[in-house]
Amino acid sequence: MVTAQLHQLSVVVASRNAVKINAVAAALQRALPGVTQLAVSGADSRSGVADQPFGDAETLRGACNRLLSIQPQQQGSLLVAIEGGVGPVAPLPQGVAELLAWQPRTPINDAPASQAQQLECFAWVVVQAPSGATSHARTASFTLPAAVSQLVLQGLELGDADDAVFGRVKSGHGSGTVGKLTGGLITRQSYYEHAALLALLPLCNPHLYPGFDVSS
Ligand SMILES: O=P(O)(O)OP(=O)(O)OP(=O)(O)OC[C@H]1O[C@@H](n2cnc3c(O)ncnc32)[C@H](O)[C@@H]1O
Repeated sequence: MVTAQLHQLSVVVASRNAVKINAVAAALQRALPGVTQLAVSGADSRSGVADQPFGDAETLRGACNRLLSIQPQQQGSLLVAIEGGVGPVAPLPQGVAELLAWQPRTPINDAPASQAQQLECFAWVVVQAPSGATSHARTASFTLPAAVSQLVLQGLELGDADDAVFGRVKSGHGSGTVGKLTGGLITRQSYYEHAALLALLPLCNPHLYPGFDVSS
């Protein structure tokens, strides 16, 4: 990776959630170690989508809307938005599914057939350079436990479903669902950090991604 000759960088994250702000700051510190004056702050933003986005399209739109909502006040800064989402677990291809005896429609407790699906968790990260050039990347995804999926399908946000199932408070501001399930090996912050770093790749390789040179 070739890093830009950057020493000073102002970054605004479209959220007040410390998990998101810290994930972006950690990704920048690793991706651009030459930046000695790094200012990362959070800003109020509006996603313009449901509090719990469902599917890639709505989740990515939420991240883009958050970024657009802070854009007018933050000229000259690098902008980053993260939106957490859930969606149906991708079905295995025909043929393979039978070989693995996979049961895609295993009902979650007594959920109606239309809701008999397992959900996965993921997030989208969108970055915009001061020039206006944008980049986006998705986190990895993981299957939610059936008990959590069921509550989300009933209308709860993932954070609230997680709190109810695991007996926690504001888990979305702590280690998150991924932190609980991995026993702290991957926290919500480190989970977002990887995707943030991937979304920042154009900034680290501006000679390969026109429009991302923020060193001048
Ligand atoms: O302050 P903002 O930026 O809105 O932060 P948020 O955590 O509410 O942000 P999202 O809109 O990105 O997340 C949508 C919902 O999913 C929840 N969520 C997403 N990932 C989570 C995780 O790993 N653990 C717990 N809750 C999570 C989150 O708490 C929200 O209820």
